[in-house]
Amino acid sequence: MSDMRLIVAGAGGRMGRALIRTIHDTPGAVLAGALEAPTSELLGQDAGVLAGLPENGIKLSADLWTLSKEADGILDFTVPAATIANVAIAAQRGIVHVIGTTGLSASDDAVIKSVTKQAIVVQSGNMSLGVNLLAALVKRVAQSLDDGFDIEVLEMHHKAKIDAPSGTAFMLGQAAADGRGVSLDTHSARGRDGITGARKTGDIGFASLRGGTVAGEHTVIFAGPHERIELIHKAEDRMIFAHGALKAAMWAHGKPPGHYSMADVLGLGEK
Ligand SMILES: NC(=O)C1=CN([C@@H]2O[C@H](COP(=O)(O)OP(=O)(O)OC[C@H]3O[C@@H](n4cnc5c(N)ncnc54)[C@H](OP(=O)(O)O)[C@@H]3O)[C@@H](O)[C@H]2O)C=CC1
Ligand SMILES: O=C(O)C1=N[C@H](C(=O)O)C[C@H](O)C1
Repeated sequence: MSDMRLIVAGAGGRMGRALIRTIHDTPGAVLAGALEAPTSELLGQDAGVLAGLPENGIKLSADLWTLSKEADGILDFTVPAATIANVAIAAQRGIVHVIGTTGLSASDDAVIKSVTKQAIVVQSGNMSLGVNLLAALVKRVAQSLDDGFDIEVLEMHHKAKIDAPSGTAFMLGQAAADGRGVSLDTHSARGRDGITGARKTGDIGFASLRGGTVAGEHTVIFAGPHERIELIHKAEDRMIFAHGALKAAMWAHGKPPGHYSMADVLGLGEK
């Protein structure tokens, strides 16, 4: 198969630059375009230079329709409004759309699902191997314990992160809810502050910390009577997410339309 031609959306962002470096280092992948916001001061700059690589002649552009004419996929780590705009174009072009953007609303997710009859989407709040394995472990532990064990999801990220709780925290909360056989929508407790009353039995709690340069840390706590189990993942470098995203794109290349997860990519699905 010829090289997979990939567009990086949010090319000037933290993940965008990591993705450009990862594509540069990966045989079988080639950077076909670099997308940025129409308001970005980086438009016209060289994507290679921005990512700390030699000049590669790919200039940052805000025109996905034109860029995607010569592409096989788009790696999208941006903001919800941009991702939703990109979904329609990727679907029309029939190219792979890897979505890492978090902070999407339920209606954003419905839009994404609605295009997957004709679009090839891989979406995950966390593209790392470790977190996807952790999610499988959380589900397994939640299946084994009853609601005498209180489940809390704690996350910490760098101070520039704009959404909370993290996409990963929701993913882990969902895994816990699946393990328990309950709906996360009706069994979650978020943003405790003030006289909250006692903890409701069966709730899955979320708490977020922000500071410094933390790439991403997640702890799922199962707190029972006189004992506690904690499952922890610590991302030491955001390159783990970039490697996962590129793996997802190359895995999805040539797959039938559908809505895929990193568990599909990594073969961690139900056995
Ligand atoms: N699923 C996963 O594994 C991971 C997900 N993420 C998620 O990815 C997202 C991005 O994270 P991060 O890179 O740290 O954030 P950044 O803010 O560093 O990057 C986002 C980039 O998207 C750009 N952007 C905004 N609007 C558009 C648009 N319309 N078209 C193209 N680009 C646009 C921003 O430009 P400007 O600054 O000019 O607005 C910015 O350069 C977040 O939602 C984060 O949670 C992050 C890491 C891993
Ligand atoms: O914004 C980040 O940085 C990250 N976002 C994702 C999330 O919201 O979970 C994944 C990772 O934790 C880093």
